[in-house]
Amino acid sequence: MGNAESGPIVRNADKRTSRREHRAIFEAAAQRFRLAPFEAPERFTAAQSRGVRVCVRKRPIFSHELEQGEFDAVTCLEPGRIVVHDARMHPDMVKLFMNHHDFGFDEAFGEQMGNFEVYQGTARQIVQNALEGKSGTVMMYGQTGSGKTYTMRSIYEQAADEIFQSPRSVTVSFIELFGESCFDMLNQGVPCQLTTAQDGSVHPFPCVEVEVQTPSELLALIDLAGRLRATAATGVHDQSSRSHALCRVFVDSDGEEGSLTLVDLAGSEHRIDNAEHNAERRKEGAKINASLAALKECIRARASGAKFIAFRQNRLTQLLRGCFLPGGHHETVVVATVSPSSKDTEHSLNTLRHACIMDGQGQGKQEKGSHLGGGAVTKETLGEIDVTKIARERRQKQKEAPEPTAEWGKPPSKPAHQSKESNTSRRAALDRKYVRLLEPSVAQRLQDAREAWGTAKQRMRLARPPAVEESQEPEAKPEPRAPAPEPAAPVPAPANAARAEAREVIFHSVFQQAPVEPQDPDKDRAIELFRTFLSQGREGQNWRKNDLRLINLFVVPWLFGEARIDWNHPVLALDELEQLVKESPERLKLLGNAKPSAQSPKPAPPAPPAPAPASARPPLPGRLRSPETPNGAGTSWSTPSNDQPPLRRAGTGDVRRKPAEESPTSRNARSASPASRPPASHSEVIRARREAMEQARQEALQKALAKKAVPQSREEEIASLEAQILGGGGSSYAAAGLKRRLQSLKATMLREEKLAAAKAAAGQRVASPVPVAPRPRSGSLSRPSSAGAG
Ligand SMILES: Nc1ncnc2c1ncn2[C@@H]1O[C@H](COP(=O)(O)OP(=O)(O)OP(=O)(O)O)[C@@H](O)[C@H]1O
Repeated sequence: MGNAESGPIVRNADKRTSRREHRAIFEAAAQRFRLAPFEAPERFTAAQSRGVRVCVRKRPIFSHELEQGEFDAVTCLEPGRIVVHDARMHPDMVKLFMNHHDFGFDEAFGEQMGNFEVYQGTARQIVQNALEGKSGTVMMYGQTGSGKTYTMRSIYEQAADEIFQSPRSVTVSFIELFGESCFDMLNQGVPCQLTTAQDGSVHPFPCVEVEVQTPSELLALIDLAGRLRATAATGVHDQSSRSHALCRVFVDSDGEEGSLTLVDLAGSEHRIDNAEHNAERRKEGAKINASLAALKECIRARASGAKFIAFRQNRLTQLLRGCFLPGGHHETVVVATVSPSSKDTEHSLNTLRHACIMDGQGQGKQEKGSHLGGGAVTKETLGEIDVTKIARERRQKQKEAPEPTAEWGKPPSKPAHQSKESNTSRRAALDRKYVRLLEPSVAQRLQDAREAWGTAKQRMRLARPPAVEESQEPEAKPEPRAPAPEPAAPVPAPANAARAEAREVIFHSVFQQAPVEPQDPDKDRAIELFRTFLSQGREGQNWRKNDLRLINLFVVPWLFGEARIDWNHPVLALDELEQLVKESPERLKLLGNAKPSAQSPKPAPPAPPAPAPASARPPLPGRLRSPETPNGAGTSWSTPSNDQPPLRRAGTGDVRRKPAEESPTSRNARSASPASRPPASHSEVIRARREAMEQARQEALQKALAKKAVPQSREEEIASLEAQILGGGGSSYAAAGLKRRLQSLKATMLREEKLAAAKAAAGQRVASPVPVAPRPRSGSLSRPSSAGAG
């Protein structure tokens, strides 16, 4: 294969090189097509029922790409037609031809189309739906460097303007998915957990969600989060997004919550582009591609009307579950971005083929071979090149070229992008820098949200009833592919009030005092697990994260109010649970009222004991508590109203003020004296957890070391090893290990003996460090022949 870089004409050049070498011929063919396009192949028409709108956008070709010898290999023709001109050379390296790949989508935006047109044709409908209390998703998909972030940025701006055309209650959260981890970008990029709600949807919880009042506030927070996003220099461009960014905007409209999810996916990668990447970048790339594959598969399954959609296989698909639900309650638009550069032809084809799959246009595989199919291909032959002439020119060029200077001995220079560092390690500093630039009122709201342990709205979402209720109330849905209607004033639907009421009931049952909803198997299971814990202790069973998560979600809030256990770390969680039970045994009486659904068939839940007024409750055990108000009353954990003071995590306060006397390792000390406990921010709690884990690790290590340090002389060890070898038993591997250890001990002894003898011979009196006892000789193990020298 030839070199992909430009240089003298070579035989057996790769595709990219031959495209550059014969650029004039290929470019002329593409130009001819633009002037007189072939007739469009039969378009895919059954678009109405698929529920996913797929649009494409081509970015302009950059001048540096033209200077490098590339040409524009993509043509957008309305309506929704996009053609990729794949310039090829026959294997005989003489004949040239061009495959014109013709694709049809809902919209195809060429380079001449501005951000306004793109917004109108893609996101506007979804934004309108959100304003009417529905939910929708816009996602950017495509090769790295093809314009996803550029397009998404313009959508943020235009959506912000549209949302605030009339005054509304709007909140925003911004998370990043990096591999399998989720990070809260409005909270310095700290990790956050994903929690499954009652209706099966998955939400980050607790997660910073900030109220915004103007478009500029919304954009400022999105900007802050975007700056912290994991970017790295790649082979394609310097600030490539290495993570998926999910911006969620929640809009209140007449008691119904609409949501708008804007997803800027990480760029898909090609082997050629990551050829110079280090191991870390390649691993990132593999994870990115895996999550994109999972996403495509789910969208394809939805588009093809599959009954089962495997959305649990990846964090990304879990978070975007709404997009795959049948029934059209959640509208989704995918914008596939493509680069026009001839060097990216394979990438662009790949993106468009995958977009076809997402659009439900067939199953993807070509009839012959394992490559993805999609699009209609028209082959155009472009004649033959004059090999003799080219060879002559090449020789001439080589003659004229200056002698290459000797570069021997110099290490090959590192690709520029490898020396650039990822920004993930600098997040806290970046956050401090950019928070300072925010308006004081927004900064204050952000700070308050960071100190709260989730919001009442987030708890409401987690307690949202399953979709059965929705299916009983079929709503008139707009046609998925209909042009964007004029914004209509939202009419409060009578169903909304009923739904809100149902949510309220469930919210109280989960987060306030009611013991269980009899029909919920999760709650039953949580209570059952907790009973096992009480009766058999931590050894009662092998505790899995999910068991502890259920206890954390259903039992702990009910019995212990504001306390939470760290279910992500089972050992810590069990410690915390033990502590909670030990400190408040009287609260376990409430458990007597809870009956599993099998025993209490109908929703006549036993009247839960009225919760004691917050001020009368005993102080909460555990490290997570509500902050004490000056008069001693704790803030209610489960207050759903927004008028209430923000819900706070245990002992949270102003994170910027870290009291000097606080010891970071004082988790236990804190729980021992809650009143004197200083405020702790989210990051401090995480740090304290890490320290507790580290301490536990150290203790375990000390224990293990103490066990190992059994005093045993070398002779005793040799005797014991010989006895074990003679005794047989154990595997052959174990026996080989014993023999090796025995040989090494004997060899050491021999060395020491020789040394002592040599010193004695030299007339020195050397006290042997280890008293040398007569060595027991084993019949089975012969000594090395040199042993006789001792
Ligand atoms: N339609 C467009 N018009 C003008 N410039 C564009 C357009 N699309 C993208 N660009 C420019 O191309 C470059 C790469 O775009 P962008 O960062 O949006 O790519 P990306 O697909 O998000 O890449 P990655 O996935 O690696 O983050 C940027 O400099 C951007 O300004």
